[in-house]
Amino acid sequence: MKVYKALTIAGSDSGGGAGIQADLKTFQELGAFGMSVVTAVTAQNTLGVQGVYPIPIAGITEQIAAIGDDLGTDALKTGMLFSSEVIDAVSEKIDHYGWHNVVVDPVMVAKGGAKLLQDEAIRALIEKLIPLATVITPNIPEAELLTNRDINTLEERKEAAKSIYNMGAKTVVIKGGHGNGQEVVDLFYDGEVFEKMVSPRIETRHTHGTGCTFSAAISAELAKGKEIREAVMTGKQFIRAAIEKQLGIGKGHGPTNHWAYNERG
Ligand SMILES: Nc1ncnc2c1ncn2[C@@H]1O[C@H](COP(=O)(O)OP(=O)(O)OP(=O)(O)O)[C@@H](O)[C@H]1O
Ligand SMILES: Cc1ncc(CO)c(N)n1
Repeated sequence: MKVYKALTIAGSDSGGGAGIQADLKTFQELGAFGMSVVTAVTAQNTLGVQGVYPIPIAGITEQIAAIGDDLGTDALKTGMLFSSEVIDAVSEKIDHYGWHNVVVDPVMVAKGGAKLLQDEAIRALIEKLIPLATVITPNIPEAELLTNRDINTLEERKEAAKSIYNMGAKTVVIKGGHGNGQEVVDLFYDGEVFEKMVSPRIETRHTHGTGCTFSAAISAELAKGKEIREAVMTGKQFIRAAIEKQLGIGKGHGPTNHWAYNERG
């Protein structure tokens, strides 16, 4: 049996809906062997983030080396990286091991407003990590911070996608979960064509970890050798099912349902 390996370099969410926990559940459901590098531990649940405890840089680089020197990986995603020092170290290691199929989810702020990336780290993201990205998946506020401009119209979103593409990412997907209207539009751009990936907006407050799950699904598909566009389409189907059949747990913004895509829950 061919084993497809996928790695997540991200923060831990004790509540299990986002971060490392969401990524590993998604990898498992999509048939990839999941591995993880924890960059920070968060005390977090459906009500918000109560604490952030960054892992020292050596602890992060040793975890990456443990994987790079032994198992290797077919794809990886990055999530919460927290500081420019972590971004520098992670980018250097990705380069060192020559890892391909890199999905960058430029996590900046949790839905409740807690900071998951320090302001000054945006520069490191642009200079070090984005040039290594096969796919980058900013939401609209993240795309605004990366490009330093407001995004209100589709035209402005296209301009932002071009500008992020010009920072060195091979493919840009600007997610539309934060918009409003009947439809959710994710804008896909590969340097040649723009494609609007449209799905009905599901009315729910249970959207904790949607971005993590979406980028993890793309990574699992890339690990299995799927083309980028196809991987993104599957990511969208995976997150749609997970939101539609949300679990209804927790007192606040609940997690999505990682079993739903395979119709197991
Ligand atoms: N209400 C919704 N209905 C349908 N699809 C949604 C909804 N909200 C988000 N999505 C989809 O989920 C994916 C993630 O988008 P979103 O913009 O929510 O990411 P995010 O803000 O990075 O998430 P988070 O930071 O909470 O993990 C996208 O593919 C988006 O289309
Ligand atoms: C650990 C972690 N990573 C990412 C997000 C963004 O949803 C979150 N809330 N927590």
